[in-house]
Amino acid sequence: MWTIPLGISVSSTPITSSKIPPSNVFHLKKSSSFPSGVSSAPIEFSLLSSQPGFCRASQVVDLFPAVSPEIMVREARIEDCWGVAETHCSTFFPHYSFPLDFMLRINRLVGMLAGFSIPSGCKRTCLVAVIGNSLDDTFFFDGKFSLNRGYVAGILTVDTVADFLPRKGPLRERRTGIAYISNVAVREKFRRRGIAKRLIAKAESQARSWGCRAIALHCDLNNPVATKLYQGQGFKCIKVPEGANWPQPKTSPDIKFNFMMKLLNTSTAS
Ligand SMILES: CC(=O)SCCNC(=O)CCNC(=O)[C@H](O)C(C)(C)COP(=O)(O)OP(=O)(O)OC[C@H]1O[C@@H](n2cnc3c(N)ncnc32)[C@H](O)[C@@H]1OP(=O)(O)O
Repeated sequence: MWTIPLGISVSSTPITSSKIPPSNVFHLKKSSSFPSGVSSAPIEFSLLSSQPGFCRASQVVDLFPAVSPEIMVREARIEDCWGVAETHCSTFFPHYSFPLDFMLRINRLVGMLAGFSIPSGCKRTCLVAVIGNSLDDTFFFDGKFSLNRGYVAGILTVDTVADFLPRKGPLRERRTGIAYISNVAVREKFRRRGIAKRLIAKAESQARSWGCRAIALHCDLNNPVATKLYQGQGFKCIKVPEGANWPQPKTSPDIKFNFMMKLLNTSTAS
């Protein structure tokens, strides 16, 4: 049986990529690993914080940059936890049945709420594609929580932790300037609507805002759909040098990965 490691931390680190004043934001962070086929990476949630009163309209607009009238891609918030767990489990563990599927979701949920610290100076965020979450559907309470009636249809994690990138130098330092994508999943009934493309585009702009010059990922060699998706978005397969011991996502040993990378055009940073 697979186990999913969980961890907890609540930090007051401000969201640097958001236009919300840092004092208005705090983070819940978590870490987890995929049991098979997909790379492991933690998820981070941001939550509107304790400033009294309702959000100003300009803050709301910054928080919810509409990608289309129906589908919005944004950073995950606390109220998205269940939707993220559900999307993750229904995508990567579709054959689990009750009670295992339910326990797995609870496990993921607890993991997300728990959080997990990331190395100092690193960034990580979970992006969600939400359907039916227009401003009309979102109610704010005291500027802290929103009642989000949107439906999480897709997820993606992007970070600068570089756990799965080759270390550099004799001191084996973490690589900087390269963002890493993982945990990409779109619910089955919402596939082929461009959701994954939008999540990737948002991850790229997030990476640029972190000052990254490239973005990388591992993709299962036997996942032609995902490979086509990434190639279509400009990712190239990188040949790992013969004999090199590059880190790989911690999954089943049978799974072979393509390491894929894309250079980011930093002049279009947003
Ligand atoms: C780094 C990682 O996380 S790797 C793990 C990737 N995740 C998975 O494999 C989980 C299971 N699969 C999924 O969740 C989805 O099928 C995803 C994430 C791979 C694709 O999500 P979607 O939202 O359906 O992709 P989207 O609609 O944006 O399609 C983008 C491109 O991917 C390719 N693609 C997507 N689905 C298919 C398909 N069924 N057959 C062939 N090509 C496909 C196409 O090139 C498509 O571009 P096009 O529509 O212009 O032809």
